[in-house]
Amino acid sequence: MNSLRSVDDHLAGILNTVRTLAPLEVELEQALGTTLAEEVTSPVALPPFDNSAMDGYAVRAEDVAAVPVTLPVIDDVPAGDDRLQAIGPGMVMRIMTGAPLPAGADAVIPVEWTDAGTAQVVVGRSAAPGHAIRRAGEDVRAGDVVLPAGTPIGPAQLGVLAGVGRRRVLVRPRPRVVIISTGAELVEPGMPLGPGQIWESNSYALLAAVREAGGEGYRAGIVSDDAAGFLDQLDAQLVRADLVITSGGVSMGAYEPVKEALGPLGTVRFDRVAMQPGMPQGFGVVGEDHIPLFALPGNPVSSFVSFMLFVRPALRKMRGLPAGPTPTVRAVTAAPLRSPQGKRSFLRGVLAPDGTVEPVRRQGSHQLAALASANALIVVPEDVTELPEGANVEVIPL
Ligand SMILES: Nc1nc2c(c(=O)[nH]1)N[C@H]1C(S)=C(S)[C@@H](COP(=O)(O)OP(=O)(O)OC[C@H]3O[C@@H](n4cnc5c(N)ncnc54)[C@H](O)[C@@H]3O)O[C@H]1N2
Ligand code: MOO
Repeated sequence: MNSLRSVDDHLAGILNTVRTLAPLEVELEQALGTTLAEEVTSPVALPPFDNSAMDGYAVRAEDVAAVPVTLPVIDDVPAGDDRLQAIGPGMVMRIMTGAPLPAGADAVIPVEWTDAGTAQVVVGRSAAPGHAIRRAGEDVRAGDVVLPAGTPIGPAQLGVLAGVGRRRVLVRPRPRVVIISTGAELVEPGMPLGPGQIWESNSYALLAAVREAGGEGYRAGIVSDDAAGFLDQLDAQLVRADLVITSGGVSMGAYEPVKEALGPLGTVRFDRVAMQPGMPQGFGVVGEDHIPLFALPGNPVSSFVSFMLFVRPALRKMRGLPAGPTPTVRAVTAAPLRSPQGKRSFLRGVLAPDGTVEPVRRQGSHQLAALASANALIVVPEDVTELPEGANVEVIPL
């Protein structure tokens, strides 16, 4: 019997091996979920010119100091107006939101404070200088950094990239992750089940987890319990993979295709990790490009928990984000817990808004429905075998 490797050692080995993906220039439409690999500055001030914050009338504040007052409307200034307009004393212009402020004006009177006149307007309320005016450079000055390198690009970041005029941007792309399920008993959902068969679920859960973790996932289908067939499929998939995840075929059975196929390569190491679930783990690199490969255990809860603990941090590193152990929050147990000696347990639990966490009743590594009813993993350290109700624990929110 070989000894157990610690969870921390296994993760450290992974993070030492996995490399951050090389930067790539992409169109803005492709940038969601990527990580910025350059510092983005604005070539111009934003707003680029003084403009109106409201639909109304551009005035000189001193002309509307005493109200009501009737003033001539000398022109309209729509948004996008490219004439360099100006008003003199005692005059106003009708102006729209976003339109350039005419020279000479120093305030905008919202249309609601007037009779909305077009040839002349009755202004019923005064405004201080600067009212309803958005000054040039108020958001960003020319040359300002709007996004530092390393920023994850979400909707707001995409907005500001477009807002400073960018079409293309240098990013760390979303890692492409190929998921291969192994097992002669597995059948595609939607197909009829024969004797001894179950529907294949790991690749669906893993694909979703990959997407949530910022990767692009591809299901490569099911490989039966055949090492040669597995290697063929792996070969065919490597061209489109930055990372490969397999599930199943890594424990002690007579048919363990992943272990059988990858063991002899010498670049993938198989360990028994001191955790529950997820004890049997394989990790290493494959192919000419040294693509990282995770050989996760087949039990559905085990593969899912293994993803959270090991694959997610690896994806963060590949994306150019700070990577380390999966973050936890503190909670208080709402029921007593048990955990095996010498293994770190990740019990499925329900974390409540009041900060308590209750383990779900079924904790087997095959009990997928119980996993689906949980929203957190309760972390029980290696040297703890029992915890009473009311104990402080760390949990990984799911
Ligand atoms: N003698 C021993 N037996 C087992 C040990 C051990 O140490 N000694 N470890 C157990 C633990 S812990 C785990 S976890 C599993 C890991 O086994 P494998 O990774 O080899 O996975 P399989 O045997 O292929 O499958 C295990 C289980 O999960 C089901 N499965 C597999 N793939 C899928 C899938 N894609 N979708 C849904 N369900 C799947 C499969 O039918 C099996 O029931 O080994 C224990 N045994
Ligand atoms: O370690 Mo296995 O992952 O418990 O079922």
